[in-house]
Amino acid sequence: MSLYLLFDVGNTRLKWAAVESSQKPSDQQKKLWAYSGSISSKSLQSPEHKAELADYIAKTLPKPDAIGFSCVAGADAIDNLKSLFPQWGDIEWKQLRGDSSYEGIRTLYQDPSKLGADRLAAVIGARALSKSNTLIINAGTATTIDLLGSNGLHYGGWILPGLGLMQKSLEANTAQLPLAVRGDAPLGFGRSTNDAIIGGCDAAQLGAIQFAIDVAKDLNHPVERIWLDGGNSKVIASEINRLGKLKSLTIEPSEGLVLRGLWAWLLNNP
Ligand SMILES: Nc1ncnc2c1ncn2[C@@H]1O[C@H](COP(=O)(O)OP(=O)(O)O)[C@@H](O)[C@H]1O
Ligand SMILES: CC(C)(COP(=O)(O)O)[C@@H](O)C(=O)NCCC(=O)O
Repeated sequence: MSLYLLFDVGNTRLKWAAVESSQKPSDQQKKLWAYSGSISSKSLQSPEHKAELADYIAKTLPKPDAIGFSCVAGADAIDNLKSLFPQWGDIEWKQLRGDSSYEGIRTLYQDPSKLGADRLAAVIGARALSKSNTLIINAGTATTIDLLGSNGLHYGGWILPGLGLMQKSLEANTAQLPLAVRGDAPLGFGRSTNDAIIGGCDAAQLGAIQFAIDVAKDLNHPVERIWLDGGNSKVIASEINRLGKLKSLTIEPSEGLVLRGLWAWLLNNP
């Protein structure tokens, strides 16, 4: 049995998972990963955190047979990550980039090398799970919304500030707005500053999803499935449910869609 180790280096968090060759990226069961974890991406910059993490990984993870990763957090983050594993110098680190190829998927991005590697990985992960017209939402530092057609074409997508960034930018760039705190605000227009900010940012995220569904329909690729991943996915899923909109579509939370895509890509590029 082989072991594959996967890293998704995001702007806020570094996520990893190890998976055994007895499993397939198309498997949907919950217990997919043999090992998984996440830490703040910033901790890769601190020598103490790095030493701690290296020690933890060395004690818990057996040596993998292959390593795949994507990184949207800059070249230093890659160097810092690799430096955690001096003992695995003989393993090739395979980096998925925006212009990496994957059989059955083609992007319409004008310059695919500029496409976020995590977005391509999530698209590949979604393709492994279903061959229908799919919206892929990664609600992390930024929220990305991508359309993948049943024909395997990535029609492009949108990048908007993630929920946290939206809220923080209001606090940072105004005199009167606080950093809002999510509570149990009633639905509808906010009747306090806090509720107006939380509700407004939620509306921007949900509105973008609704608009993406409309645009996909206009492109004759009506959305059949929606995969939702990222640190803000639970909040967004719960707001969608609370609002009772988008009822005709199942929004499926899919933790680790980027990791799943990396895994599928690694298997395709042994
Ligand atoms: N425990 C947490 N740690 C960090 N961010 C969190 C946490 N819970 C929710 N978040 C939200 O999730 C975002 C990070 O999500 P994630 O999918 O890991 O992003 P990225 O891939 O950009 O690193 C943060 O910007 C924050 O808004
Ligand atoms: C849009 C992103 C910042 C999202 O990063 P994340 O929120 O996952 O950390 C990242 O995918 C990226 O840097 N993309 C490059 C530009 C593009 O995709 O067009």
